[in-house]
Amino acid sequence: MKLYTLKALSKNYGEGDSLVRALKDIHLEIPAGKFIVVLGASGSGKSTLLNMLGCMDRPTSGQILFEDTDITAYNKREMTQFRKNTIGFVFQSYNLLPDLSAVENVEFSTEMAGLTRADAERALAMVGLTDRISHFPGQLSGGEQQRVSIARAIAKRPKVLLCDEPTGALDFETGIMVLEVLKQIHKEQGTSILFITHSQEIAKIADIVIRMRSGEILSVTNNECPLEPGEVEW
Ligand SMILES: Nc1ncnc2c1ncn2[C@@H]1O[C@H](COP(=O)(O)OP(=O)(O)OP(=O)(O)O)[C@@H](O)[C@H]1O
Repeated sequence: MKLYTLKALSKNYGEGDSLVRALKDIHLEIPAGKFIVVLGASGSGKSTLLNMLGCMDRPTSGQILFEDTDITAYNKREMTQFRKNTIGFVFQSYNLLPDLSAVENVEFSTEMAGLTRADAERALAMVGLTDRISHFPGQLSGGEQQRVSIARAIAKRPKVLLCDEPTGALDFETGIMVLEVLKQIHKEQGTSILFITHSQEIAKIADIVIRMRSGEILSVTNNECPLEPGEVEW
C-alpha cells in the first residue's frame, strides 16, 4: 500500500541572490509499513523533505498525496489536525518540558489527541521506561530522555513516525538502544518509520534507503536483509 506519493515536489527558500533550491522536482512513491532511512550529506534536503511529509511546511510547487489525499491542499487548521492525528515526530533534541515528569510529558501530548494516562504509561513501557515514569527530564540520561520523546510521539499510535537524526546527540551504545526501540515499535505496531541520517551504517537497518544529494533523489534501494541495530557500528 502507498503511504506517500510525491509529484514534482519543489521547495525554495529565499529569493534572488539568496535563493536556495532545497528540493528539486522530486517524484517518489513511499510504501506503507516500512522502516525507511533517508540518507544524505548535510544540506542535501533531508529535513526539508521531512517537514513537507509532516505538514510542518508547504512546498513551493508540486503535490504530496498521503494515501489518496492531497495534503498540500490543506489549510492551516487541516495541517495541524493531520500532524496531531497521523504523525509522530522525534528530533535530535528531546524537547521535553523540564517541570513535567516523564509520564506527564507524554500525557501532555496524548491529552491533545484525547488519550489517557494509561496510554502514556503504555507508551513508556514500550520504550522500556516503566521504572522511570515519575522522573523529571533532569534526572534522566540523554538516551532515556530520547526514549521519553519517542514514547510521546507513539502514545497516540500515529500511522507515521518521522525521525530527524534522533541518535545524533547520543553516544554509540545509547544510539543503538534508541534504534532498537524504534525497530520494535515498527514491528509491534506496524508504524511506518522515516528516519533521517547521514550514517551509512544506520542505513543498513532499513527496509528501504532513499539517498538524497543537493535537493534530488539519487536512488531508492530495497534492502534485502536489513541488519538488527545490534549488528551495526558507526
Ligand atoms: N529556513 C531556511 N531558510 C533558508 N534556507 C534554508 C532553510 N532551511 C533549510 N535551508 C537550506 O536548504 C538546504 C537543505 O537544508 P536541509 O536542512 O533540508 O538539509 P539536511 O539534509 O537536512 O541537512 P542537515 O543534515 O545538515 O540537517 C540547505 O542548503 C539549507 O541551508
